[in-house]
Formats: sequence, structure tokens, C-alpha cells
Amino acid sequence: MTAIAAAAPPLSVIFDLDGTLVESAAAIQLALNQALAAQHLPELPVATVRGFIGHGVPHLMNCVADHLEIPRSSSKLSQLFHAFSAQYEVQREGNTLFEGARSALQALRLQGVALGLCTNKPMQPAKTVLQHLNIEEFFDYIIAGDSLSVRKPDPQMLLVARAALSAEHCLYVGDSEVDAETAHAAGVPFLLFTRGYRKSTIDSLAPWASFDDFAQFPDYVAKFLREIPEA
Ligand SMILES: O=C(O)COP(=O)(O)O
Ligand SMILES: [Mg+2]
Repeated sequence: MTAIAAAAPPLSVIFDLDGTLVESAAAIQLALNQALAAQHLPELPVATVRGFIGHGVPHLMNCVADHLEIPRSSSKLSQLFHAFSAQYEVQREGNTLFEGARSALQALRLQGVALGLCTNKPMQPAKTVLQHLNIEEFFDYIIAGDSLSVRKPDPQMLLVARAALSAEHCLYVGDSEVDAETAHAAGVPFLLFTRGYRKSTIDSLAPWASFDDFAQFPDYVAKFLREIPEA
């Protein structure tokens, strides 16, 4: 009897986390301000912190150092990093799902789409958020900011996630310049969520398409499967 190989899923959709599925700026601000207060440093407003999100924790710390004029190599900054990291791992408050994100994930699962997460947030804080918002179960594969020796916009994280999901076609969904650069470098079509933490215009990020409401998500998936664009 010949074994029948399981067919590869036709599509994988890989999501960024912060600013794409989750509005997390308030949570990151809370964790950061707790660490800043413990170091007798001034707290930062959420709008400032939002501008530091997207490149992972080392970049966030460097932004804080530059903003507060603390030398990047100082012991003060390394103490701040440790205090922040400890709180970040357990930070639940301040994280909210963008409206419609859960239904979109649920609908994709029902369609048999393989789902991945590719975030520059370290794994433990990412898992805390996914569990808190009760969406961890939707993902077949998760790669985080401390999974490899490189982070986005290096394409490696996205390439590893795409390979792990082994679907015929792959779509990457993200909110920022980092995500656009990652997708383009990996040769994966990029769908931009426009309500996250990007600083540039939509056109300058050259997405395959963009959306601002997860209610539109199924339409974009259907369009993607009709067109299968090049990255
Ligand atoms: O940790 C960050 O800076 C941002 O993470 P993201 O890749 O999920 O947007
Ligand atoms: Mg993001």
C-alpha cells in the first residue's frame, strides 16, 4: 500500500505582533516606567515609547538611553535593561487586541491556513501577551526576537517561519518599516496594517496591499489567493 503524503496547506499567513495584532504601547510603557522609577529616572509618555517600538528590546533601550541622555554603555542602562526585562516577561495590563483580530485568526484557522507569528519581542513577553489575550492556540509556529542571533529587518526570522509552516504560498502581515523591509528582503508579499507604529507613508513601504480594519482581512486573503502576487 502506498502511503499518501499529507498535502501542504495552500497558504500560510505570518503576523507581526506589536502594532499589528496587539496595541501594546501602553503595556510597554507601563513596564518601562516601572523600571525607570526603580532607577530614579523620569518616566516617559506613551507617545514617546510608541516611537521606540518595532526593533526589539536592545533598540528600545538605546532609544531610552539617547532620550534621557544616559550613555548606552553605562551600568545604569544595564540595570534598567534587567529591571525592564523582568517586568516585561509578566506584563499583561495595557495589551489589547485590535478589534476584529481574533475573528480574523479564527476564520483563517477554519479555512485551514497555517498561522505563524514573527515578532521582535522576546519569546517570554510574547507568550505572556498571547496567553493573556487568549490567542496563543491559533499559531502553528512562533519565532521571537531572541530566537535567532538576528532580528527583523534581517529576513532570516521570516524565512525560518515560512519554512516551518511549509505552505505553498506565504503572506506576511505587519505594521512598520521594519516589517516592510523584512518582507521585501525575504521575497514574501507584504500586507500592511496601517494603524500600528509606522512613521512613514503607506506608499513608501511599498506593500502588496494595506488595510486598517480586521473586518476587511478575509477579503484580502481571498484576493491574495486569486492573484498570488510577487513580493
Ligand atoms: O519588540 C518590538 O520592538 C516590536 O515587536 P514586533 O516585531 O511584534 O512589532
Ligand atoms: Mg510591529
